[in-house]
Amino acid sequence: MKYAYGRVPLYMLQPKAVVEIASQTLAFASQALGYRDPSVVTKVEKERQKDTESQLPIYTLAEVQNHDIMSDCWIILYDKVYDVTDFMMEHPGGEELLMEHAGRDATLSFRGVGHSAAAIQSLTEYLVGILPQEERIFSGDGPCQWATL
Ligand code: HEM
Repeated sequence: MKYAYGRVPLYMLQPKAVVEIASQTLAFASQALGYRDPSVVTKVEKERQKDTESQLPIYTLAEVQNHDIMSDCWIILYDKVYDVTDFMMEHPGGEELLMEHAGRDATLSFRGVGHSAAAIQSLTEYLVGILPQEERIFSGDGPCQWATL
């Protein structure tokens, strides 16, 4: 970010310059806090490809990685993408465990804990998408099948 008025005291600036500084600061802060312009998201979402079989929106591993903070947390389980942001504080295993896997694949940990059938069923509430075919490892022809886990 460029501070054009960096060395000039605030009281000496024209109101226009003060407004410019304020808007620069606001833009920087919102970027740092991970705010994304909803109109941009909507446009991208409209163009997003859907999986032909499940009709779920396709998200790549790289895209899921962007959702790795408490207020925007996605995890991957069995090649599907889950937005667990709203579930974070309700998770019986604690929010730290979900945050440890934020933006990443949590399948082995999820399975290792031995979640109940009810927990597995509740996943559908948080489902937002699926990995592209070439990044899937559990479904289809991927190297890991349920039976080998
Ligand atoms: C969307 C994903 C998840 C959902 C919906 C979920 C749901 C649940 C539910 C309902 C329970 C209560 C016990 C049961 O019914 O099995 C539970 C417990 C637990 N979960 Fe998860 N979980 C998720 C992800 C994870 C992940 C990624 C981990 C990582 C290790 C994890 C670790 C645990 C642990 C350790 C417990 C046991 C807590 C205890 O009994 O004290 N969970 N989870």
